[in-house]
Amino acid sequence: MSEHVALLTTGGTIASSRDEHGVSRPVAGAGIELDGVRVREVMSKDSSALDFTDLDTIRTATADALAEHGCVGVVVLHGTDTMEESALYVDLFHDDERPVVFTGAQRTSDHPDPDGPSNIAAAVAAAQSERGVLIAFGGRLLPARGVIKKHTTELDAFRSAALPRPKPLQWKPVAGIRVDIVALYPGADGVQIDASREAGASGIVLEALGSGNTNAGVVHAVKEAVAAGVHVVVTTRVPFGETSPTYGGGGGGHDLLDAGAVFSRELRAGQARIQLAALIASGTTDVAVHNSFS
Ligand SMILES: NC(=O)C[C@H](N)C(=O)O
Repeated sequence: MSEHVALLTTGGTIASSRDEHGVSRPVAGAGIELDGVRVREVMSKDSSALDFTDLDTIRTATADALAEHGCVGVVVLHGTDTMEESALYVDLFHDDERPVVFTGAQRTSDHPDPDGPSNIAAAVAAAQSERGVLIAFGGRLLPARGVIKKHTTELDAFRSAALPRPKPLQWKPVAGIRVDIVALYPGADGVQIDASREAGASGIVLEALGSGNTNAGVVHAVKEAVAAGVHVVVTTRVPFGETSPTYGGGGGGHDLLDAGAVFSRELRAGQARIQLAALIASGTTDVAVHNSFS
């Protein structure tokens, strides 16, 4: 085939149908046949079951597709639950004029009024005309960096903080690296941070409160983790706005900074985890981690 869009299927609701009990499961192949589109099945998984090995597979498949003669752009069909992770993972290394466009669906392919077909049409059009790594979904075209799934069922499911892209990294696989997310709340202690460190995490992402705050016990655990060589990145459970290390008092963001944590600024926990894992895989220094998030 000469000029074409490569369409990679990975599973998700867009490639799922419901059984007699109404349970949705990905089925092999998405059954898509479109002129000028070359379809390749990469995997068939619900995106909430993807691991770092799968992310490496998806990234390699997009690079291979772009290397094919005549490929003008790539579409990745993907589950919505972790589309923000996979799209950012591809974006971190993307250094190509041609676009990679992720899309998916909120409704299964056998739904009487599915949203998959219109999302695919928008993604294929974007793959023929746009640049960068994007998410085409529910009538929006959003840059991958800064995107979050903001609604469990609405067809217009994503928003993006539209953040500037850092310089692309050299790809190194993240399979085998452990980066955990620890959610914080009033009364949280350091137990999960200690457990994560003991389980061999090279990085921990804190989903902190407000602009990036917690309490003195958590700060103490962070200090110990950093001293043991673990990279700690602070995000927030608040959906929009920047984190900032402005509060003191023993458990504030400023105390987390003093304990050696790095502030993610706009990236939320899911994407901050992916960026931290990619940086760790590339054998980065503390300073590079800091610069990459600031
Ligand atoms: N709408 C979806 O695609 C959700 C599905 N659980 C997935 O992420 O694979």
